[in-house]
Formats: sequence, structure tokens, C-alpha cells
Amino acid sequence: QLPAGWEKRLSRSTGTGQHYYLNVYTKESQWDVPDKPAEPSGSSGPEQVQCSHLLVKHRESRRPSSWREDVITRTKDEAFDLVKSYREQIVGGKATFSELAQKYSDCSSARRGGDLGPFGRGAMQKPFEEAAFALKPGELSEAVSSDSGVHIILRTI
Ligand SMILES: N=C(N)NCCC[C@H](NC(=O)[C@@H]1CCC/C1=C\[C@H](COP(=O)(O)O)NC(=O)[C@@H](N)Cc1ccccc1)C(N)=O
Repeated sequence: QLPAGWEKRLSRSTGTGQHYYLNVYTKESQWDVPDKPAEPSGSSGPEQVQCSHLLVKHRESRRPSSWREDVITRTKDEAFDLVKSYREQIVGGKATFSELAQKYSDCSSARRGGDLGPFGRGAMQKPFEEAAFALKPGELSEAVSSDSGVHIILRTI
């Protein structure tokens, strides 16, 4: 008899008829026979987060163009330096995240102060997702590099 919240499943991948155990709440699976009731919230943290971001693109960005500049030629290093200076202004209270995102973000979300709305895992590029889901609400990330460019991420919810 399994503890509450677990289902015993037959593994198709191993083919040796091995059983694994599925947490019916989080859909996370494990090989070991569970010895206590399944936790409703998995170890992968929140289901969804809401974030704003400020994106500085560079010449190696997957799409080196934005509403701000038709052809973006700054180098990746210059993008990192810009993002760090924006982060310092925000942390130092010289400007708000929203003001700087509206002025400087190379993402169309700039017009909404960088707000991306709520998203779950799987929506954003991996480096962006990992950084976003590691933040607590209200926390500001360090510079994060994705194929789009260099971001700072503010988790709002
Ligand atoms: N809400 C979603 N699910 N929208 C799809 C996100 C696709 C996702 N995007 C990213 O991972 C990066 C990080 C955040 C923004 C972003 C990239 C680009 C800018 O970079 P570029 O694509 O020119 O390289 N901005 C966007 O996508 C915008 N539509 C985001 C947005 C704008 C306004 C309102 C809501 C969302 C991806 N898997 O590529």
C-alpha cells in the first residue's frame, strides 16, 4: 500500500518492467518506493513567476535589432557593462527598474516597464528561466546572458 499522493507506474524507457513512482500533484517521478505522503509542491519551486526584464542586445544576439535600434552593433562586453551600470543605478536608488526598462530595454516589453506577465517553466530560454525561478519576489537578478542578449530580471510575483 503506497503512501497518499503516489501512483505506481511501469517504466517504458527501461523496458525491464521496472516500476517508478509518480507524485500525482507535481507530476515529478522517482525510482525509490515512497515512504511518506507526496508533497503537493515539488522541489522545482513555484509553478509560475511574474517578472520584468531589461534586455540589452549585442552584435551576437539572435536578433540584433529592436524598437530602439534597427541594427545593434555593440559588443557583448559593452552590453554587460551597460546592464551592470543599470543594475547599479537601480540598487543605488538613482532610477527605478521600470524607468530604465522603458528607456533602454531592447525587448518589446519595454513599453510595459519590462513586464513579461506570468510564465511557467518551458516558456523562456533556459538561462533566463533558471535565473527567474531562483529569484524571490522583489529580488533583482545579476546580469543573465541568453541568445537574445544580456538581461537583468526583476521577479515581481
Ligand atoms: N511570454 C512569453 N512566453 N513570450 C514568448 C517568450 C519567448 C521566449 N523569450 C525569451 O526567452 C526571452 C526572455 C524574455 C523575453 C525574451 C526574448 C524576446 C526579445 O528577444 P528576441 O526574441 O528579439 O531575441 N522578447 C520576447 O520574447 C517578447 N515577446 C516577450 C514579451 C514582450 C511583451 C509582452 C510579453 C512578452 C523564448 N523562448 O525565446
